[in-house]
Amino acid sequence: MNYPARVKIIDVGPRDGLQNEKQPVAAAVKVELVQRLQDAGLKEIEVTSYVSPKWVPQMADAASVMAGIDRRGDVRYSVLTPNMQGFEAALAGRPDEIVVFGAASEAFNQKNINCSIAESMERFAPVVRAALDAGIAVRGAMSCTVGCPYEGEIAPEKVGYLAGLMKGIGVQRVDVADTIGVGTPIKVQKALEATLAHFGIDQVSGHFHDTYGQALSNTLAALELGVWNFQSSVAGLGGCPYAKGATGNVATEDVVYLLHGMGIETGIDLDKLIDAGQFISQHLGRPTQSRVAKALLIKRAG
Ligand SMILES: CC(C)(COP(=O)([O-])OP(=O)([O-])OC[C@H]1O[C@@H](n2cnc3c(N)ncnc32)[C@H](O)[C@@H]1OP(=O)([O-])[O-])[C@@H](O)C(=O)NCCC(=O)NCCSC(=O)C[C@@](C)(O)CC(=O)[O-]
Repeated sequence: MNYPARVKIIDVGPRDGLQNEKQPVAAAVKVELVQRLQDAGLKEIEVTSYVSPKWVPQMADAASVMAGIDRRGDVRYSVLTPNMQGFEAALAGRPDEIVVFGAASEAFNQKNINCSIAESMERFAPVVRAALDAGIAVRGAMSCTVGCPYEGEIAPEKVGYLAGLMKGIGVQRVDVADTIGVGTPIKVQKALEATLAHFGIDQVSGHFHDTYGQALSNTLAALELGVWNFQSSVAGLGGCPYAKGATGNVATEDVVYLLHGMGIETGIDLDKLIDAGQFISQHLGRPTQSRVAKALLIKRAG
């Protein structure tokens, strides 16, 4: 099997990981988390989202977080913008990339962003145009590409349909998300293949939640197809506010351990990443969800 020699990881912990926290996390803590992630070698970080504070109160400090980070030229900072209102608010923070986000499931799309898939494309299209005109890159996140909390199993055709719509409005690359972590390798490969009918291999990333403990297997399945971009959350933070019971993203530490063990380069320092995970886990007052971090912390303690 020929696996990619190098993988790029987008850590989505500051956004996807923290958005569901009930207690407010101070902007300064989020800023320090971003700092620690870039110190660990992450070159792409999903920082925050410009969404309604009534829907996702934890992201209400998006502007302060973006203003507070110590930016590096070699790091790409992305933010979620579901509509023109979010995009216009995001501009002051100078994101390198904006993310529009839809779902392969009609019901989830409605719950998450309060409109149908077709309506979401009408909202996204001007956002995508404005971003590209401003020299900002555009990613499309596709939720529920394997299963949906409301509709159950999702057919790959629905994923292909959404990917085609994203491509049609000018989105440059897309995330294939298993939002509720129900996917298994063959199903995930089918969702990825349906997406690859519209986007090149360099433009497709895997975004796997670990609710059923399948995320690393699904990562391997994606690597087998040649996918080399992945999203994960430091310390396995997260859960989606509109997917009850869904746990966090696969932990970045676990993905890095898998990749390094396979001889795949990431540019990430696992020890520093574990420290970043400890920083945020201690702040949240609960242990890391990363199995690798737990094991290596015990080893460190001697
Ligand atoms: C999309 C909307 C805004 C539509 O919400 P809406 O109610 O349909 O919007 P609206 O245009 O009718 O406006 C209603 C109110 O929202 C305000 N509003 C409108 N837009 C914005 C904005 N951008 N920023 C701030 N405020 C906004 C607007 O100003 C107004 O305020 P009011 O007059 O009532 O005070 C809403 O449904 C929303 O914010 N949803 C939250 C979606 C979200 O953040 N979900 C979690 C992220 S997606 C995810 O986690 C999945 C992913 C990406 O990780 C991949 C995976 O694993 O699946």
